[in-house]
Amino acid sequence: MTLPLWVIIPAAGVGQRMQASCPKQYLSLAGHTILDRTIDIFISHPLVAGVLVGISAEDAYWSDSKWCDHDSVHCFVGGKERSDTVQEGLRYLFNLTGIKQQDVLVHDAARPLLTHAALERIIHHHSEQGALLAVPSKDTVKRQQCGSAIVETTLDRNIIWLAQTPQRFPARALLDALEKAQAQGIAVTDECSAMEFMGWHPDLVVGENSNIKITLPEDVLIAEALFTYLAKKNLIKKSLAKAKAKTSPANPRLSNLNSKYHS
Ligand SMILES: Nc1ccn([C@@H]2O[C@H](COP(=O)(O)OP(=O)(O)OP(=O)(O)O)[C@@H](O)[C@H]2O)c(=O)n1
Ligand SMILES: C[C@](O)(CO)[C@H](O)COP(=O)(O)O
Repeated sequence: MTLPLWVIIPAAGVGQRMQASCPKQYLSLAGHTILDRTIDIFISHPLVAGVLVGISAEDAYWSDSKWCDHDSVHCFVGGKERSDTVQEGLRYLFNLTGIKQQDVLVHDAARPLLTHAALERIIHHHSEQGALLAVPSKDTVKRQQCGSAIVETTLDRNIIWLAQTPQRFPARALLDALEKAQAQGIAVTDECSAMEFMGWHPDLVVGENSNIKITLPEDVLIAEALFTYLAKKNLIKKSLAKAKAKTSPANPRLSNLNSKYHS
């Protein structure tokens, strides 16, 4: 049986590589902000218990989000690096629910094109060592010589996967791993790296090439085109779900869960 999962959405980055006038998660994608679209993917899923959104202490945009007053959406202040934001999210979750052993999903705010099918695959994938969406490399991959842009070797692409999110791990073990990696000065750019540091071997669950992380200015154009394609094929929703106020929960399952956690 799959228990409802909490989802942590790190959205506290500044989007330095995007070079926009606001953090990239607040840029528009097909009429809504990237962040609102990302939250929408999870909010009405019956196996999502709630969504925790990590925003920057300097954030000036969250209060305008369609989801800011939603019953099942909680906001917390993130940290300097993505890993700090995820750690804060896990601590917030423990305070809010007391849940520690259960799995959580972590999904970048900057990946608003996650399809329903890919979400289903990770939600229903049970593994003691955790799991992440990833795609096999389409390209020939070179490793450079240390310190110079000269090819050292070509990697065997049959064993190369590109990591995506959502990534799924037991909440307590994930926080331990992130804290330990940080304490030892190991920079981790995803949850899986922290678990690898602890000796875990998470499952690679096949993702989709369309689940891009919007990072560079041209990615916004690519995302618009992908959105049109995915929406036309009904692989992703065109309109956002109706946002309901804090007093009227989105669905009875969530309402029951929330009252259980808060009691
Ligand atoms: N301190 C941080 C840094 C990043 N993120 C989030 O982690 C996700 C993936 O990070 P990335 O794409 O690198 O976003 P930015 O850090 O904003 O981009 P850049 O590295 O170009 O500044 C994004 O949703 C971003 O908002 C976060 O929550 N807290
Ligand atoms: C988690 C991630 O999106 C997996 O591809 C990625 O590692 C985030 O890294 P970034 O350094 O924040 O771009």
